[in-house]
Amino acid sequence: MKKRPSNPFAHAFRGLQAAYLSERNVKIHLAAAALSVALGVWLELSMYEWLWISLSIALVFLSELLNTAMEALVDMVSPTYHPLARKAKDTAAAAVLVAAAFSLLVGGIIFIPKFWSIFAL
Ligand SMILES: Nc1ncnc2c1ncn2[C@@H]1O[C@H](COP(=O)(O)OP(=O)(O)OP(=O)(O)O)[C@@H](O)[C@H]1O
Repeated sequence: MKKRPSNPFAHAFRGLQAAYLSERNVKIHLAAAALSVALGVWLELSMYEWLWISLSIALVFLSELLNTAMEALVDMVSPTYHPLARKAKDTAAAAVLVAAAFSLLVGGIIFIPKFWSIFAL
């Protein structure tokens, strides 16, 4: 019997849905991304500012999705304590931290001077 070709988009959307449903951090990142986009629209960011904000949002989601994948894999191969499982999970979590720190830096560089000029008058 001929196998039906699988739809890679369907798999990817299932992954997005699984990460959204299982990870509290994904919801927090989504809220932070929505807030920065709303602020960006309100403050009429330039094209380059939008590019930096988009890169930050993408990096945070990429790292969080890879972290979620890593957690699932580690839980499957090492359900009991193992130092290498700990190393894998901690390192994946560190990747999310680096991306979040980068996005805070970008947000600070872009938004703080704009808020300063609005509220310091
Ligand atoms: N099998 C394991 N062996 C060793 N250490 C583990 C193991 N599972 C988890 N840990 C340690 O516990 C920490 C938290 O693991 P957990 O699976 O709860 O991830 P989490 O970051 O809390 O996930 P979530 O994003 O779901 O909150 C890991 O970063 C790691 O240090």
